[in-house]
Amino acid sequence: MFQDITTLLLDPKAFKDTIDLFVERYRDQNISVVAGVEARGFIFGPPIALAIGAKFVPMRKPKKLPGPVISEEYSLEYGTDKIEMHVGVVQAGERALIIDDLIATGGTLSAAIRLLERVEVQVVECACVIELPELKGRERLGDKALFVLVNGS
Ligand SMILES: O=P(O)(O)OC[C@H]1O[C@H](OP(=O)(O)OP(=O)(O)O)[C@H](O)[C@@H]1O
Ligand SMILES: Nc1ncnc2[nH]cnc12
Repeated sequence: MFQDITTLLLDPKAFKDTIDLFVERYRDQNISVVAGVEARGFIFGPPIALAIGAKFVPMRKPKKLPGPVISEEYSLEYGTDKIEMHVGVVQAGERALIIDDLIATGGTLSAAIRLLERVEVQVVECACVIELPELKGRERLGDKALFVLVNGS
């Protein structure tokens, strides 16, 4: 079944409660970067970043960002895709949270981890609203922890 977070956004209390759960978890962890994965990581990431006093860094699909980028490829069920991040927006040694709406196979989040680690940013954790555990996506995240709110099985 396709898991859709847009209904959550129609309920301001549920949406706020969702953001607050992430904010409570990450507010005192010295995180200076919230990296959001296009497209739906752009919905959850900015309010979390503002609340914890971190910058928001978009991780975009290819050829969307205007400046110089670094990119990482990841595998899909059929073929591959890429995500990109602007060069110079994060510094070595910064601590980052990666946020997306959903983890399925884990390919997208694993590419996001690689992008940040290539520039020596420490990925504290990945966070999603929904996990599809039967796809075992968290096994592709190596030693990185994954925090999720909902089992989407
Ligand atoms: O764990 P994975 O198997 O990598 O899948 C998860 C990703 O797939 C969906 O995005 P999608 O690729 O459909 O892109 P979109 O949000 O731009 O439509 C979802 O929002 C995650 O970003
Ligand atoms: N929103 C979604 N629901 C179910 N499977 C997915 N795989 C990637 N995105 C998905």
